[in-house]
Amino acid sequence: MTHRVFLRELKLTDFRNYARVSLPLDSRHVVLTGENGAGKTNLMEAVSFLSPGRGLRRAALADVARVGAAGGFAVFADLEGMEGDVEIGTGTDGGDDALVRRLRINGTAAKSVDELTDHLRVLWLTPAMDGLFTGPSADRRRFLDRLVLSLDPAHGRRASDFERAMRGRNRLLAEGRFDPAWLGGVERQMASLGVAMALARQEMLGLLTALVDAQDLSSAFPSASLALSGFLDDEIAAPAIDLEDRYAAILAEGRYRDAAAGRTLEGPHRSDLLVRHREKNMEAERCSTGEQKALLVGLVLAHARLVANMTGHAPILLLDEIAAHLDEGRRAALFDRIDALGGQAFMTGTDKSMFSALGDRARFVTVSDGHLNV
Ligand SMILES: Nc1ncnc2c1ncn2[C@@H]1O[C@H](COP(=O)(O)OP(=O)(O)OP(=O)(O)O)[C@@H](O)[C@H]1O
Repeated sequence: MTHRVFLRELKLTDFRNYARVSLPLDSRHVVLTGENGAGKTNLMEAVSFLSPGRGLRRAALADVARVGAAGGFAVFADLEGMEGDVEIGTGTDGGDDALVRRLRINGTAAKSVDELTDHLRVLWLTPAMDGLFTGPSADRRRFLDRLVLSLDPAHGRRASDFERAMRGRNRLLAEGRFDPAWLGGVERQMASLGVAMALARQEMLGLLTALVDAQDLSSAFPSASLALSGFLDDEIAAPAIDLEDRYAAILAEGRYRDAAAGRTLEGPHRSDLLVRHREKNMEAERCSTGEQKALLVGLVLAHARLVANMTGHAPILLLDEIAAHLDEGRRAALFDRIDALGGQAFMTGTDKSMFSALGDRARFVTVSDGHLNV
């Protein structure tokens, strides 16, 4: 590990319920406390905009600008990044450009939001993810894809290209255009992209599993066994070219069935992430609420460790309402684990005493109605 990546200053303009605030920081963790609706999650969301994508709320950009503000919003951060000092500014302009996210790195317009990953990685865990194991498989796919994306920025492009090709195939089938040459071409494209997606997901699970294997299993956070199901399950270890042929054949055989269903029934868009509580040998969805939370925290921490190992720098962690479901022992264990990671973590809660075990390892900030009290 070369040096700690941390935010030195964060400035927000017309971001959610903040008109204009500036938060000076140092390399310590940051604990944000305040009443419900004060703006704690909003501040974390602002930090999440220092990574590619739609941030931790997956919000539409138009919803982010402060209600009543004339223009767009801005998030500005001065940080000790992976390549040293860097200034990042992102946000939207008002009017017709309210839906375009702008990004400047050291004052120069960036070509792509992916450039952010040269400077920092941001990972988060929010209460919206609490139902991950019991909710729809689409949420687990998105979760897994986000893990993949954090180490392999090309994964996003693969997934969107696959979606586009699949929509093309669905359209051809809906219009009854069973021209084998045309359909075959689209299906070949889907096969190559779809198999690449499945292999990237599989690789991420392999890396995480190796990490979990190497960890202390007596830790406060249970280890998970992870598996993918629903797409090329038994065949996935075969060479990629064979998998592509197999998937292309599945698609060709399924044309009439898929035309009747109105969608493509087999593919990486149908796979699911299966999570089991290792020690209990039980499906995560059958575990208690607290156990599920602990499993999820364990997964996010393992992922953070993986990112730290692969990039040489610990990611910035955003842990929203993290203390809520954890008992005192687990909270203390969590603080020790994030310390051991060696990065900066932002944590929120309504009750400051939940974080007292952090002592002077953290900077405590009180949030009240869009104002910050450091
Ligand atoms: N675009 C916006 N403009 C102005 N205010 C907004 C905007 N979007 C959200 N808000 C306000 O921000 C507040 C919510 O802030 P936030 O979610 O950060 O609260 P919190 O401190 O995390 O609260 P809780 O403890 O309830 O989770 C709400 O009062 C909401 O109405």
